[in-house]
Amino acid sequence: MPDERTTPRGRFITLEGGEGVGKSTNLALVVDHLRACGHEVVATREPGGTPRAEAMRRLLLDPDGEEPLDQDAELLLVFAARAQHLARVIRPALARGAWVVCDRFTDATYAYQGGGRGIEAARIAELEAFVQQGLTPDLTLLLDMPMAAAQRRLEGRLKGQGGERDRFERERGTFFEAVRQAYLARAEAAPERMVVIDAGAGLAAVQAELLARLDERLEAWS
Ligand SMILES: Nc1ncnc2c1ncn2[C@@H]1O[C@H](COP(=O)(O)OP(=O)(O)OP(=O)(O)O)[C@@H](O)[C@H]1O
Ligand SMILES: Cc1cn([C@H]2C[C@H](O)[C@@H](COP(=O)(O)O)O2)c(=O)[nH]c1=O
Repeated sequence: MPDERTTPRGRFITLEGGEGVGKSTNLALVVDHLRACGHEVVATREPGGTPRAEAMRRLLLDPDGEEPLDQDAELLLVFAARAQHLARVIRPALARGAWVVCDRFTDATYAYQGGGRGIEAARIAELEAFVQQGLTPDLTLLLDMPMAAAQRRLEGRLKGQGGERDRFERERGTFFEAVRQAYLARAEAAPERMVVIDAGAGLAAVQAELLARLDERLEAWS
């Protein structure tokens, strides 16, 4: 294992936003762009990213049957999956100098479990400190658009896949609006790290803006 004190670590970039805003679509673009710049890139996602963390993802996303998932259990599962992901994938990649691009990370916890479920931010912050030990993304690209339009996109994708809605996708509009507002509040509080992208435009325009903002950051880091 490389020595974290002497090896320059790679960069950690996250994509965030509500359901259907285009995170998966744009993650591929970011990864291709960074690879074209010559970086080793690890593309991953949360919850998940390792076999055990993916098993925890299934527990989180499986629709509630006879036994609804308690919201504190949900929060702890999110952080259990994150601890596994950090230990097995994210920290080793960063330590060897690779760049990590992750579809969702802890901002999602503040947005979904904090904004959506109403869990106090201070409680989330305690778990964040315990699990992450100070590791936070270098850059977060927040894809933002009105909730109703994102829901229409999501419906289009679900129809195409013949897919059922997962446990979060079954939530009500008020939940998603609270998630969106919590994301925007976090972006306002951390403007250096979080860049808000207007995800409501056509794909070409969204991708042009995203690459322009990413290139600004790459320039600043070089
Ligand atoms: N800018 C855009 N304009 C129109 N359609 C788009 C745009 N970006 C993505 N889409 C389409 O919207 C749907 C949702 O996109 P995508 O799956 O990338 O979103 P997501 O944020 O990853 O969703 P989820 O939160 O459910 O994982 C897909 O069918 C995708 O092709
Ligand atoms: C990291 C994280 C995720 N979630 C929720 C948000 C989404 O509904 C699902 C993940 O599925 P997607 O394919 O990325 O849309 O998990 C959460 O509630 N809290 C978190 O910290």
